[in-house]
Amino acid sequence: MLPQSELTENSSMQAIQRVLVSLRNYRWISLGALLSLLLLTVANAITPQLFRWGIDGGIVQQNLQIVLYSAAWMVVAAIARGLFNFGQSYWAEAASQGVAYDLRNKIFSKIQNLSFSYHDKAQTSQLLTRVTSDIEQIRTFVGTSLIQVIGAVVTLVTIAVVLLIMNWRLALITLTVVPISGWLMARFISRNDRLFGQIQQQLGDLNAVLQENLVGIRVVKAFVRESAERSRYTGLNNGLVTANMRTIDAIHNTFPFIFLLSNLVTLAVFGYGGAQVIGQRFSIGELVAFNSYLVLVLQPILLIGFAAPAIAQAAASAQRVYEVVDAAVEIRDRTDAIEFKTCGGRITFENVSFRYPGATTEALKDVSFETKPKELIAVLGMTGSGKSTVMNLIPRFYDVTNGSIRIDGRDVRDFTLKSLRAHIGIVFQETTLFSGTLRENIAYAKPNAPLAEVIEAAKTAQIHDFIDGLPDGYETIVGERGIGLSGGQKQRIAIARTLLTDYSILILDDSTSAVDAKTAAQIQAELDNLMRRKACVTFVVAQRISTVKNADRILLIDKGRLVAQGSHEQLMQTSPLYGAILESQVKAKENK
Ligand SMILES: Nc1ncnc2c1ncn2[C@@H]1O[C@H](COP(=O)(O)OP(=O)(O)OP(=O)(O)O)[C@@H](O)[C@H]1O
Repeated sequence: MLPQSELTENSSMQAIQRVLVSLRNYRWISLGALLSLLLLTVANAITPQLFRWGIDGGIVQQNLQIVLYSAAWMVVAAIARGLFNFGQSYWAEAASQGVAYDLRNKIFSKIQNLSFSYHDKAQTSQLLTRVTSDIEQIRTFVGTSLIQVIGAVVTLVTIAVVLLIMNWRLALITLTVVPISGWLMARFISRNDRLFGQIQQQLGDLNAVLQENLVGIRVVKAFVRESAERSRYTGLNNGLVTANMRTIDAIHNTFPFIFLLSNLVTLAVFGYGGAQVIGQRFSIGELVAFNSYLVLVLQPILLIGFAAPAIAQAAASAQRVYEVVDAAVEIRDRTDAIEFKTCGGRITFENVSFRYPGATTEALKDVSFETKPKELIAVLGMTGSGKSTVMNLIPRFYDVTNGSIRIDGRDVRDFTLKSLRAHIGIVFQETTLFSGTLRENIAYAKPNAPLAEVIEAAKTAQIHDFIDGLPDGYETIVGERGIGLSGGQKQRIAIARTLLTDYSILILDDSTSAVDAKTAAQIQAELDNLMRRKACVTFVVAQRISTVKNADRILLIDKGRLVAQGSHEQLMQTSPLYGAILESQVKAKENK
């Protein structure tokens, strides 16, 4: 097995290679950048020769015409340099925007496709950091560092050849700086690769605290934890600064050596070259040109040096981005998956056991039952008994660990996920609304639904009167998490949102928990009629026995097992647990 550091280095190098391969989509733009770069290098390389010509052929020979000619050509070279420089950075920037655009889209659609189990484990803020900061690092690499490094290498090679032709001894002295700096640079990158990955991780952690605080600011204030939260954030912020300072230290440990080397080489060229001029083996114009080239040798080395941390950082970022892009989608269509078209109403759980990924105990154990067409099934049990888990398995948010779930005799894993989920209307326990109008929220799955349909759904969910009473009615804007609405109002909008879909199996997961008992009973009465008409089977998960009394059948779940099933009356007689739950609820009511 590879040691961890080698593994990281290897995969971050592979990740950066993948970024380079992705430039294929922008090959003409990239070629434009490369061509501009080559022409820029040529214009750079010619300029010192013009100086040499102007000095040796013009100044030394006292020929004003040549001085003027060389000056004119220098102007042309300067204009060309400006143009090619602009072209190079413009095209490189354009390619980098393209790469970032593609990556953002790729990671976003991957996040959409990843299974519940991935999102259970992934920290939202870490994902956010990958989509924003990490992709920005990659973009900067493509737009700036990459072209700098290619430009530097091309310049180095070109200038090295020119120098060797001009004076090979002096050239060899000058070029010693290249391998030494190269070695220093490589050492710098390999030593600090992990540090850059760590910085991005720390940035993610910092964002996690920020995000938690933004979402939970009310809790923070209610528990007077502002200063504790502040010090938690400051602690992580300090950690980030310290890690960043460590990279700056690393840069400072490497770069002074390179500067020292470059100064020594300048001295050597001055001394040795000067002696050669005195000995008349080298003209003064050649020495001036040589000295100008020296800058062109040192500049690329320094550029590579400056680009190195950005490249190491981009490599770490690319690895983090591709980690998400490559994450396995656990729940996916089988190759021969079929469309789920109609529902006959027979849903079968056969010896279903389920363990959440990473959990040590089973959330469901050997659950078996079968529904009949048009049945209204209530699922009841103590908190944490596994009711939501039963519901999560029908739309395949998770796949069973053992046993099988069938709809009309067909395993749910045989259907395409899209068609299966499109036919299941589900109202979650926790309500999430999106930013936009109330109408847009209700018509979330059916954006083109006419207003009359939206109103009908809202009426069934007992929220129409409330919406109608608002100054902007259905066009009222709600915040990203529905700020400005009570928990019960949000739940009712979520119910309306589901009712508007083309569901044939309806799942209401504790969806009226925040609604008062009277309104819940009204919703239930309206729903009863609608459900019988539209749904082939309805599941209602509830804590309150009063809301499940009129169900055709009640499934009683306890510690992951289906312990009893039957009507309210049957269970009252046969199930001690049901009796106990009923008793506790009646008592609770009396105490009120
Ligand atoms: N994403 C998850 N990862 C790991 N374990 C989970 C996950 N979701 C639920 N569990 C565990 O599975 C068990 C059943 O949870 P479930 O949400 O199905 O209970 P529930 O009966 O719906 O509870 P409640 O009435 O409180 O909503 C619990 O012990 C819970 O801790």
